[in-house]
Amino acid sequence: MEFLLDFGLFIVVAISVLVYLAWLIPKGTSLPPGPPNWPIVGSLFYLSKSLHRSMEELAKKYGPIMYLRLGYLNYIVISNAEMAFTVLKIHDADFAFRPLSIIGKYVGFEYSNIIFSPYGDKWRLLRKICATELLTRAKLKTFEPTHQEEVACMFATVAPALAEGKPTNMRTRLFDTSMNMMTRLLFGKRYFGLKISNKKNDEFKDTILKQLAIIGILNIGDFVPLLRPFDLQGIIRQSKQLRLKVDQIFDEMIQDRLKQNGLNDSKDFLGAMLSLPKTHGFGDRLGDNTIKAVLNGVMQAGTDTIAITTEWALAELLRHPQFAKKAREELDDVVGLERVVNESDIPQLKYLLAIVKETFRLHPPVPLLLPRENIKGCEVGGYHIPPKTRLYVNAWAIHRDPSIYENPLEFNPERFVGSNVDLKGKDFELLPFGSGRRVCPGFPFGFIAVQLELARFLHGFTLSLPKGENLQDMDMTEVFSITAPKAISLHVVATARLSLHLYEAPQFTICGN
Ligand code: HEM
Repeated sequence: MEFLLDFGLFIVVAISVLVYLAWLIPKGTSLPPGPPNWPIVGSLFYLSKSLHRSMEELAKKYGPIMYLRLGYLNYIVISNAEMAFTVLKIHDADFAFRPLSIIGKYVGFEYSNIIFSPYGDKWRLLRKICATELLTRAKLKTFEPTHQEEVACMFATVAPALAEGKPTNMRTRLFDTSMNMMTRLLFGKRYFGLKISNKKNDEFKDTILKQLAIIGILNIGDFVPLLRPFDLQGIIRQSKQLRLKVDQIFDEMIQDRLKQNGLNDSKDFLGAMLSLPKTHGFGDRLGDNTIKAVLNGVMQAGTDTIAITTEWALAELLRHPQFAKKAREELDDVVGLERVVNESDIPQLKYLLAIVKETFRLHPPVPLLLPRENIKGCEVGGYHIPPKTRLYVNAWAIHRDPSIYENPLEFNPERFVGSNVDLKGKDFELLPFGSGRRVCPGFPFGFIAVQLELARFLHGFTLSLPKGENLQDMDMTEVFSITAPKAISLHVVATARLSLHLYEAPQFTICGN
């Protein structure tokens, strides 16, 4: 009897949930086409872990603007350049919001992090701080020697393996280099590399990596709010733990800086933020939570994107030595063999530029850009888009569109030789940095970093695979977790092309070797 009562109650609750969800599904509107929509889960079963690939497949059937329902959330997915222009240019202001999320709440310091911040005054202020204190042309120019020093440090760490003919794990080297570049830009200090690695620094790196992993997970609690309290994937628990760690790491940095320098040191970004005048209604200075959120957000956004792209470029060039050969010829022509490549050489390296564009095309590090949201309903491409619809722009699919790119699955930098298509977000067939109001503000930094690292490697080394591995079997698949790194990290054996003294870091101690 008791069992029957429980069962009856279960049926009543289940029916109520279904009716509630059916009521939430927009009616009487012309939504874009999309896959079937099942009760509670919506179209969830049509998606795989490789969200970008499954959305690309679905778009082949349902078209360049596609509607998906996941739980109680509406999504549209854009999969060609024309529709990307429509949403990111014509409807830029409509879709300038970011959806609220658990990770944005906790590790985004209640959405104070630029990446997660809703469109509005706070976001405008955060972008302004970045534009005036972090990523100005003048600051990046001053940062040039530091940038070069870091790449030289990477060389110095590869050098011992080079002498012994041992394979080097490029993922680790590139990631540590990106981390150091970002930490030097933000805090004027390097944290990663041989001998300077310690438990605390490793925890810092681990915290950034864990945040990146968790940002990419589709949270069932976001789709079905009734399930949120159960935290089935442990996302709330992990986000809270990460927030504690992030708080601890950045609190310590802020306190150390305040003790050392007072508020007037503005050499690096932390110093600049601590010294910002009493404007913007933030009291004596910017609140600690805002500072921590900005620092954490820039670390999240700037670190693995650069490393992922350089790793993909090196992997493709190993598989296509004819393009590597051409790039080296250009480098030898422009730079010679008596010195290393510097940032000032980059504008002359046109073939290298074509390789970098082709890498961003075939392996966009953020394949779906970052999700956006509209607050008010709008019409896009003749369809009604309800308010609070989440937007994914599938750069991955756009970059592989056969109507734009011949043999789109082939890595072929020649397609960009002499091409004016750029990456700043005005050419909608190539969008690795996004476009519109929420375009990546780190573009100048990220773009030059990838070019410089790649140029140094091509110029400095001949690369081959470790013994026993062959190019035909090389795994070129990616894993998706907001960013899309190579699934298996690249290990290479490097052989020197230049005199050995050029592989020593200029100030050896700074590398912590
Ligand atoms: C290869 C390097 C990089 C790539 C491919 C990349 C890509 C992206 C993409 C696709 C977005 C989302 C744009 C959109 O929603 O339309 C983004 C946002 C962002 N990126 Fe980057 N990024 C890179 C490097 C950097 C660097 C070095 C920094 C900082 C120094 C940075 C800071 C940011 C920030 C703060 C946002 C959020 C902007 C906002 O929401 O207003 N990124 N990035």
